[in-house]
Amino acid sequence: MECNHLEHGDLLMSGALLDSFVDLHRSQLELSGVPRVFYPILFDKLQKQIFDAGEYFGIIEVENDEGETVQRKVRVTSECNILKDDPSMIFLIDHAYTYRINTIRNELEQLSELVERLSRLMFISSDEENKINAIIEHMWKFNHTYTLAVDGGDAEDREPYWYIRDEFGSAVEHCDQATVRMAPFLSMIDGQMYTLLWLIKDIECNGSVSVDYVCGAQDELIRRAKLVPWTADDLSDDIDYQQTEPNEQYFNTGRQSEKLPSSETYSMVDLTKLNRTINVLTDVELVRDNLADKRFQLVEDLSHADIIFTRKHFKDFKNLCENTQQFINQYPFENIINIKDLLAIICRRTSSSIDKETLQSYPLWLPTTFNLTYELPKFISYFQHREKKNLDNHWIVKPFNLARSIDTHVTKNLNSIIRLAESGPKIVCKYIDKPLLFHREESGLVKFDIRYIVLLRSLEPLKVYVYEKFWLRFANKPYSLDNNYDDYQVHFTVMNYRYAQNLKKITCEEFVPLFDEQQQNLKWADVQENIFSMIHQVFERATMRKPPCGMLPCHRSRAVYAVDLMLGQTGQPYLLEMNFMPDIERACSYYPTFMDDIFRTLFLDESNSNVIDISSK
Ligand SMILES: Nc1ncnc2c1ncn2[C@@H]1O[C@H](COP(=O)(O)OP(=O)(O)OP(=O)(O)O)[C@@H](O)[C@H]1O
Repeated sequence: MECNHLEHGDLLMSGALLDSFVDLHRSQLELSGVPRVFYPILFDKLQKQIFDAGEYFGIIEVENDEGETVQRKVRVTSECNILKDDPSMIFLIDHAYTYRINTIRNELEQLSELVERLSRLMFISSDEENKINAIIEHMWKFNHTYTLAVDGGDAEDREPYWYIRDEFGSAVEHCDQATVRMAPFLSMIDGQMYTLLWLIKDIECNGSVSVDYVCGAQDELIRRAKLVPWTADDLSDDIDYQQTEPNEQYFNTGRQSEKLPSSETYSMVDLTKLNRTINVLTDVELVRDNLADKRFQLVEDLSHADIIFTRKHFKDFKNLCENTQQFINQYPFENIINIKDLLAIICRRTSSSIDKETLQSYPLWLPTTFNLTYELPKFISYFQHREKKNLDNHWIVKPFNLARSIDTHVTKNLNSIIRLAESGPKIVCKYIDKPLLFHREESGLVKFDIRYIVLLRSLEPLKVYVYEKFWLRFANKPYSLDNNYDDYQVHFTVMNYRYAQNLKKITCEEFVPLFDEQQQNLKWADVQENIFSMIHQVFERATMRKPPCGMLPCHRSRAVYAVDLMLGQTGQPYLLEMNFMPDIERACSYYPTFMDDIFRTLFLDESNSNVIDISSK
């Protein structure tokens, strides 16, 4: 029998229309690797909304002994072989559901028909008590992700979308030697997302339609790790979870390198000996408005500046040190403390191994952290070892360098951790499952985090100070691990962007007596000592290796960082992150001398009662 696959391809469309379709979608088509031969039919099918996969393929259902469907597969049902060179062998697949991780529960609670559909699609048995929980657990075997590139707009717009293909698309099984490829596609014709499926091999009648679920992963071990959501493979015997420090190249990846002075012989400058007012050039409004000490004055011209205090990342330390007498509010290679994955690496220096018996990692103050791009097999092995020892396995998955808790998720589902890495580079940190809680009058015992402003005057010798006043951020709802992990107001303490109406504001002066009263076995003064010792250790470790693996002790650098931390039930501090150019608006409004205190400490080396020297902690 002769098969005519070109029946949609009357191809009478004007070449010009096709050209503009291809122009509009070129980057998507090329990035997904859709062969050109399919472009005309794809255009035709999108325009006419032709969903004709059913003419060539059929779904077969696999049942268990109880007659329940436990798997679906797709087979070729047309009477003749279908050929990869046939230009019509590209198909549109609809999406059953598109969502963001943090809104899925609320949405499903409103959409009972969708819950039923997804339950059938994911083989969730009819007697499963809470179908929404089951969907949220099982969806990691079915969902896929994309992020829309947005210019401007809110940072929250960068939160990725996840979607579940329709019954047909979801039934295509995995195979290392796949016969088709699939990719998401945003059609500009109607603004809709589709999945495209196209042949990469000829398939005979009854042949299997299969796709590589981890397409793009070449390395055998990485493939094995990424396939765990579907294979439930145990890596714990084969993969050593001990972490080793990556090489220099890792530290250089994805960063613009700074230009450094060629030797340390550039001139030292002492601003206290200038015998004139010190000129400050700044693009930071708060510095302009709050620097009141008359020994400093603002200037607009770079050539007149003694101090450059800028929000922008500064790169040319060579010129600064060799050709000027100026200071800058940044250190070369400070990205190693400001980017979350690098911070974890440098903090592990001197205490790199995980105890085999207890699985405790060191230093104690760093939540165990793995990079999900480079250390996925190690992480899976570690997770599985913890599981076997019945140790707590709650984790928090975070993007390396987005703030405001965007695309950050708390989970104990290994599959979700593995798959979350697909929506952008991420680390996974051990979730502090037993945090110290604060009694918030109107809500009960809530989680909180603490922010200290750290002033780094010099790395060699280490001269580091902490602003005596610190800042607190509280969760809105009482803490519980039985709660849904997607309840932001329970597990997160960053409330000034979302749910801000409940924001708890309390100064450190009010907090300390309340802390001592609430924590019978702890004293704030002792806890604070441990925090200072932790901060001190971070800087020690940050200079143990030379750039690009360490910060450079530049004499013309001074810096202000914000250290975010939490406390465990025992009072143990845990480092969360260190920010460059932190938001100091609250500091300036609560403490009018804040900006002067900072400038005096950093640039005049004056001791100051609002600033604590932790150089020798
Ligand atoms: N290991 C952890 N255990 C428990 N909770 C955590 C952990 N890490 C982060 N969190 C919670 O998530 C919040 C955000 O984490 P983190 O500060 O690392 O991310 P961010 O998005 O960079 O936030 P920020 O707005 O502070 O820049 C913390 O304030 C804390 O409430």
